[in-house]
Amino acid sequence: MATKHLFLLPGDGIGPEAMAEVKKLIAAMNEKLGSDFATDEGLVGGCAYDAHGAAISDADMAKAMAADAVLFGAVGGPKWDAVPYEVRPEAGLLRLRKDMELFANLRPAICYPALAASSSLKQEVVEGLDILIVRELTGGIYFGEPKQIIDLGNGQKRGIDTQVYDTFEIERISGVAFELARTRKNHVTSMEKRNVMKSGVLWNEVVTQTHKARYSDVKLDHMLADAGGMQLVRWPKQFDVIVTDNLFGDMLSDIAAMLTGSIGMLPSASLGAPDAKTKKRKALYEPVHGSAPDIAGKGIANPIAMIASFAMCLRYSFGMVDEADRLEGAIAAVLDQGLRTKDIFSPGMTGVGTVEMGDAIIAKFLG
Ligand SMILES: NC(=O)C1=CN([C@@H]2O[C@H](COP(=O)(O)OP(=O)(O)OC[C@H]3O[C@@H](n4cnc5c(N)ncnc54)[C@H](O)[C@@H]3O)[C@@H](O)[C@H]2O)C=CC1
Ligand SMILES: CC(C)CC(=O)C(=O)O
Ligand SMILES: [Mg+2]
Repeated sequence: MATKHLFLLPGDGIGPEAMAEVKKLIAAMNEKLGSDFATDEGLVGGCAYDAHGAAISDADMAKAMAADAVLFGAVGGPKWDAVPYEVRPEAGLLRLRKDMELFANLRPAICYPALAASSSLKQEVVEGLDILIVRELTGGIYFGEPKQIIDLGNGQKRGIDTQVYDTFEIERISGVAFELARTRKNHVTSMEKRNVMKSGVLWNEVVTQTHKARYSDVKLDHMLADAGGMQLVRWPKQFDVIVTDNLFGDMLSDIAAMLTGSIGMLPSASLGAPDAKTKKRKALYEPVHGSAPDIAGKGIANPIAMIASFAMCLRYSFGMVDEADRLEGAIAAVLDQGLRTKDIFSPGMTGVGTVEMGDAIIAKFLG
């Protein structure tokens, strides 16, 4: 069995607290299940800026490129509010996504049965929810040029970001969405704003063509992204797979987080294209949440998004489907037992901290 090389980037705020639970899990899998994970660890975000003056060093970037998979915690925080824009903590994550060409960001929003009553939405709206947001991750307004603030010389400034999408980018992300839909309920909803954006017109055209050419067996709907946000909170169970651009995907997945009870529940996988020879994909797994400065250091962060991101790593990078299923099952079982971190707590449940939640999931997973 070949050693599986994981590169860990815990980052800032609650990132290291959540990652500590995954580190325990990896050690337990090596010790108790005979898994062969080798881990190395680097700095990203504000902590990397403090150490090297950059949001990720070239050496750590090279390690991320060489690893079988990267596990990422979270970056950012008020401590770095004043650092230059180019080296702000978030730039480290954006560089990882761009340089590793991780164009496909899979963000599943699943409402565990035990949490159906904890959502801010009515129980019947979220009960049994299982949707997947497929977000384009290396294009759009996050990366388009020009991106600048210019001085207009009349006491005014102009801030510019540019939304850019080429045909191949829309084609490949919609292909991922259609392929995944075939393994689920066979239904894709594409979201853009073709009523006001040229890139939205192209997005709609290319998704339609890709569907017609290769995926006509999959049901396809189109929805304007603002209406999509509304429908996500009105009746989210109408969706199966949502495919959308970088910015809309970022916002819609934060909205979807609340359908599951908390943003502390949402994992994600960021995948590249399969290598032509080895068929291996570059991959990074990270929770959808940020560094949560308001609760960092208190031991109360929910580690489930990070642990579930590792389950996605087992599934997508290593084909360890059985282990991934069992880990997700362990999360559900611990929630069924009534264990709750503060973000998902409700009366009558057992309040626990980050470490207790991690320990309980690991114990359940190991059986
Ligand atoms: N992937 C990443 O590293 C991301 C980083 N950020 C950065 O994180 C920093 C904070 O951003 P915010 O907008 O506050 O978003 P956030 O996701 O960090 O926090 C939003 C709210 O959710 C809560 N929360 C988040 N994760 C939680 C968890 N695991 N358990 C319990 N509660 C949790 C926080 O306490 C906060 O009240 C910023 O610097 C931002 O740029 C934001 C999003 C993603
Ligand atoms: C670069 C990140 C901080 C942007 C974000 O919020 C996300 O990707 O979820
Ligand atoms: Mg976000």
